[in-house]
Amino acid sequence: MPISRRVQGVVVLKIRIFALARELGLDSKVLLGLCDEAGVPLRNALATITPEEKDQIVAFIKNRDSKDGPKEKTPESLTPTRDLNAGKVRDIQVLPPKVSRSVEEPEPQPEPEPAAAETPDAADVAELPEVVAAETEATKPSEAEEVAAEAVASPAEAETVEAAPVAEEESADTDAPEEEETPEAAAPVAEAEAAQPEQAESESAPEASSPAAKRAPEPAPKAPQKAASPLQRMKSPARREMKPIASVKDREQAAEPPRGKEKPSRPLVAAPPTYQAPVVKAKPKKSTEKAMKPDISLENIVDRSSPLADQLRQLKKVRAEHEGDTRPGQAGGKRQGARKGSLLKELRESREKARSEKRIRRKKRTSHVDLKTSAQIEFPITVRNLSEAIGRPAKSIMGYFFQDGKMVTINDELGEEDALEVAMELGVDLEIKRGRDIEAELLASLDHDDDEDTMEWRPPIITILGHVDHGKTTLVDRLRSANVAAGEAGGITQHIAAYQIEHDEQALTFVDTPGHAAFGEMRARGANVTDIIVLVIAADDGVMPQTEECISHAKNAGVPIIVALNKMDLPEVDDQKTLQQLAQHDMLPSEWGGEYEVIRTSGETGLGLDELVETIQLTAELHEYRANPDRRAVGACLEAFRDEGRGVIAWLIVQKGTLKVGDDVLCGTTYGRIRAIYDDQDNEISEAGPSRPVKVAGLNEVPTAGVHFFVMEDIEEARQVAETRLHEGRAEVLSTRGKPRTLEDILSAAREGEGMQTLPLIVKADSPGSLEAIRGELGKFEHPEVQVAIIHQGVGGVNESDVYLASAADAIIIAFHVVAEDRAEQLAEKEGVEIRRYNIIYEVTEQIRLSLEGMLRPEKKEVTTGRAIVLQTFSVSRFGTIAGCRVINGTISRDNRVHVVRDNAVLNDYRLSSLKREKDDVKEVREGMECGIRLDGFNDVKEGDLLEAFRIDEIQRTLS
Ligand SMILES: Nc1nc2c(ncn2[C@@H]2O[C@H](COP(=O)(O)OP(=O)(O)OP(=O)(O)O)[C@@H](O)[C@H]2O)c(=O)[nH]1
Repeated sequence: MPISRRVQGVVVLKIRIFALARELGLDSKVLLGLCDEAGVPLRNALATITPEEKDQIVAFIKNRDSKDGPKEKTPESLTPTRDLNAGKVRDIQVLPPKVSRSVEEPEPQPEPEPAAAETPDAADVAELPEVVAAETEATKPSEAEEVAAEAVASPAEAETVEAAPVAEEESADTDAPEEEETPEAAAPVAEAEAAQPEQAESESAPEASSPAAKRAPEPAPKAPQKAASPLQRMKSPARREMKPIASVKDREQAAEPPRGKEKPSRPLVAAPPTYQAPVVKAKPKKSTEKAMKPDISLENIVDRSSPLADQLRQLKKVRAEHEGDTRPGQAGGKRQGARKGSLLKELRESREKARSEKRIRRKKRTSHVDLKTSAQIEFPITVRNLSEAIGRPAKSIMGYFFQDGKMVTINDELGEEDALEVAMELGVDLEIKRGRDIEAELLASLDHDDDEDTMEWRPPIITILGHVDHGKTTLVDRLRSANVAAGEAGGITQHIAAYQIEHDEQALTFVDTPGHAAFGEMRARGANVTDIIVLVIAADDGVMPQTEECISHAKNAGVPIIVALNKMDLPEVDDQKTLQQLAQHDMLPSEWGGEYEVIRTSGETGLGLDELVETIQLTAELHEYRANPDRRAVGACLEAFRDEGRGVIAWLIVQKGTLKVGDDVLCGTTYGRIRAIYDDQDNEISEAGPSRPVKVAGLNEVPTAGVHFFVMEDIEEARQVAETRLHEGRAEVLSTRGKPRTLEDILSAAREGEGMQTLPLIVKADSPGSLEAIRGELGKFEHPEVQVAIIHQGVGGVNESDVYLASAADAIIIAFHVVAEDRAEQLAEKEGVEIRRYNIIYEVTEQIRLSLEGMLRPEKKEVTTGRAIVLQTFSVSRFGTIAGCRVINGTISRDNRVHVVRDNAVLNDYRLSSLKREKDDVKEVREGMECGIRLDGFNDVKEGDLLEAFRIDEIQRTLS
């Protein structure tokens, strides 16, 4: 770097030796030596010299070289390209390893060969003094080797040999005469190549063989063709690049050693390589034809209302939007980019939202949830319904039953008890809500007592019972001043009939039955419409078998009985004999001190009828028969038939309320809207109050005699109930609901009952003696809690009356040495009445004894099964306190109860809510094992408490 010094107002540039050495291509030390020889002694390479001194040194070197002989160089060759005296010394140019292509190349190629790009800069090469290169090669073979090694190591650079001749040839053409004047310049190079064959392909030889190029007077105008860009220069390593100027042919020729001082011919320059553009495979043009689409798309196939169709529509919409934004064009491209970004954003947001929802769901699943402790459920109860109602998994319910050896599926129906039990096991207090039970409501309407304020007097309903032809119908005819009996076929009553009479401005309702069986039938069906029974006994016949049955029915009905001792107009009747017979049947006449009024009557003459009516009225007054007329009517169907002109006619008797035309009526399994109402005289009336017998028209079918009728909310409700009954094959639920029929039913009911329990029996035997023997044996059973009640006994087979009576009285029938009539047997099966047949009295008494013992409530006794000590307690918020125990003796079962013993005092006893081993529910834990026990209703269990498990055994008692 030149520095300046001001001398006498003139700026004198100082030149440093190392800069001059670099400029001359000499080593600084060599130059120092030369400086000494030239008379300019210097200390070191940092020393400076003046331009004059420089000129002196350069002149010395020139003269010295001239003296050396053929290697003398022209002063021009040592002259810097710029005037050093101008005060500015140019740095030695450092060639970049790679040079950009000339702008004058024929055609810019898309991807030029790397070798072409490595073409050395001709201008830089031209600026290099040839002598410097020669000196360098001659004095520093090691550097030449190094450069050669780099050339070999870098094939790309080596290939510059082929590219360089382009500039060389041009230079050679221009400067050919000068080139011939300096042929010796190639000799050292040739020698160097001969000495080091491996460097033959390096740049050194060609560079040395092209001095003309470097001495070109005006190389600059041509240099730009190969000029490297400033950037490339900056990136270039500070390394001297030797310019290749020989082609392969030159090198081949140069391989032959030069001979003597032959005039060198014009340097052979290889023809420039013909650039061959790389074959670029033509990219297949995109077909402009649209792809074939199927004629039928998924959208056309799927159901438009299906979820899949919705998905497809949304997908189509998104695609349409996307395609709309991806149309060609800059604006479209921007829109596409924006839309793409928007879609990505939406996608990210939707994914984040989905993840968030998933987290929330997971959190909900895993977070603590307060389980239900109470729940309600309606019938039908299935495992699934129960699971949903109590908020417990269905598998827990199924698991509970599985432990009991019962396999249930999720759709299986559970009984009420099972549902309550499993719910309790799972810690839920289950309440079973029953849907509207219309039948129960109807039953309640029959039994319901209306408010006293609404109650009004009503006529008594009197039922006439008695043996056939004892004059019942004649009696009623006489009372109502009609002659019904004359109109009956054969004089025998075929149907129940009801009439109302007026006596002393008071109405009386009489029900005439074709026999006591019909009465029993009505009672068996629950239609207990009778207030007072008039037992008609013909004085000339006295008490007959059917009379006895009527007495049993009458007594069992529990209503007042008035005896009409009829046909007293007949001569030679013995009324005392009849009174005595009555007394024998536990019907002691009032005139004998008993409670039964016996009125002597004659249907033929009217004897005693007033007294009979007065007695009935007096009895009615004593019992105060009342009813609420202002309510929907209920009552009983006494009889029904199909009338040719009026259709279905039902003979009804109103018990409560008022029946009106237009009412919607349910009667057994029939229903209908009341079209017309007729009184007992067949007069059409609009309504009928309590105790009034009427005939009605309007029912859809002929109802069964003896069933109840109800006025319903509407015809639809009546229809539904009627059809339900018909579907379930029952005439009327009310008559049989909850009534025990078999002996087991009776015994079970008796065990659950309170106070004295009675076993009702009907005994039919082959003879009065047998009856007496059986009665005597059964009378021996005496116990403060149970007793036998023979509600009817008789000689002969079991008949329908017996079955009806047994049905009405919840009794069983003992048939001793007799059988049941066919119709009775069928009826018994239909009514569910049990008929037990015996041939030995001992068997009868033994059976009755066992039955009575079965009615006794069993004795209950606690039996201790095991004990467990509480080792530790755990409090769980959901369940309460769990006692960690060890069974110290016996076993503890899941169905045990336990006494909690603390400090030798029994606190109380509790059932087990759960019994677990580890985490598993178990049915039993044996001695020495540890378990977890949770007590139902007791959370105050403490460490050290003793849990004494026990079961309750029931011990059957005996009459003795
Ligand atoms: N002498 C006399 N005969 C009577 C009397 N009452 C009824 N009779 C006659 O007894 C017969 C039977 O009379 P009903 O009134 O049909 O007798 P019932 O009990 O109704 O007969 P069923 O309808 O078959 O149960 C008829 O021939 C009557 O004339 C009476 O008080 N005195």
